[in-house]
Amino acid sequence: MKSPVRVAVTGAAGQIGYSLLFRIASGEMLGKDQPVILQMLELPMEKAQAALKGVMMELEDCAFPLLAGMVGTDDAEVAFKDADIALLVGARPRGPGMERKDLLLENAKIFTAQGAALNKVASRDVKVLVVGNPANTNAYIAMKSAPDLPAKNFTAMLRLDHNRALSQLASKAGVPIGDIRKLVVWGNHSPTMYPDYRFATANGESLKDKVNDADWNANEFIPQVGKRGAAIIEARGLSSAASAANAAIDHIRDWVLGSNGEWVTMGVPSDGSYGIPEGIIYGVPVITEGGEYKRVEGLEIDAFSRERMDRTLAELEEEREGVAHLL
Ligand SMILES: NC(=O)C1=CN([C@@H]2O[C@H](COP(=O)(O)OP(=O)(O)OC[C@H]3O[C@@H](n4cnc5c(N)ncnc54)[C@H](O)[C@@H]3O)[C@@H](O)[C@H]2O)C=CC1
Ligand SMILES: O=C([O-])CC(=O)C(=O)O
Repeated sequence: MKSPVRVAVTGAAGQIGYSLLFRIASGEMLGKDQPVILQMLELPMEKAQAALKGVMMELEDCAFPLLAGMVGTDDAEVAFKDADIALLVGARPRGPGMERKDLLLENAKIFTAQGAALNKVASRDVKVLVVGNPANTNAYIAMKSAPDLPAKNFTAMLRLDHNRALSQLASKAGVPIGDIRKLVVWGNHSPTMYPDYRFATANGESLKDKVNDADWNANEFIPQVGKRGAAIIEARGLSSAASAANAAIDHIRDWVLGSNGEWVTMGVPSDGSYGIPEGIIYGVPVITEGGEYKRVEGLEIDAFSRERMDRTLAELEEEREGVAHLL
């Protein structure tokens, strides 16, 4: 039997938490042979703590053989103690009519405090995934607030965007989702993101050649993927939760267990490649192996793509400026 992995989840009693924790405990994230200890953080408020208690009761009632322990707390240093993986979900979500920028300052404070707590008590190898919006900038804040941890350990979730793009492209091209390779979503998890299918293939066939529809790309595919979060909020009255939890599982599973040579999108601190200034957390194509991600390098960036990539970068730089006084 493997020794248990400590997985911290913040916002554990929220809607994403409710879709996420049970799947982690059942082995869908780290494997059916990997015991886990769930370390769950919620706000120090009676209602949030009571809801967390209820979630923990339900986890208990599932009798998951892989669930080797549980901690529920309102103290980040307890939740992050020796954490191997930290899923930073807890933040205020967007409501109808709100843009991500509206959340920036409100949620920024959470991530300075949680970055500092990770810095103090988490495993030195902790893999951090920020889900709470604005996810890229929150990941940047957490990374800057944790100077003793390697910057590469901090990532933001663009996997939901990647998965959304996969579905849209499969449907347009008339190919099974599982056959699609080499798709990427560049940049910020916001409507400026750039889903890029120029390199995508299905069974070796170029999907750009197969679809051959620049108008669809510019006026349907890119905006639909970018605004999908808002469309879900409009339809549900609540932001995406099950699909977000699913993407978080995909992101961590691939990071830990490998992507078998396939591209996946992760928001990672830039190394300066592709004209993205170092340190900015930007969605890029990566291949994961042995618990590490490696950027796909040397892709050609044409004029259309450059313009899109610069636009989403400009937004990230603006967000970074907006929180500079907190760091
Ligand atoms: N990156 C992505 O693709 C996506 C990101 N999101 C974001 O994920 C976040 C969570 O969404 P939901 O679960 O739907 O929201 P929710 O409101 O249902 O749950 C959030 C939970 O976090 C808790 N919380 C708030 N501040 C906290 C703190 N400082 N420490 C610990 N817990 C805290 C709240 O009490 C609440 O239970 C939001 O910011 C949302 O915008 C949502 C979907 C996709
Ligand atoms: O749009 C939102 O606020 C929630 C989210 O990040 C998404 O669904 O992509």
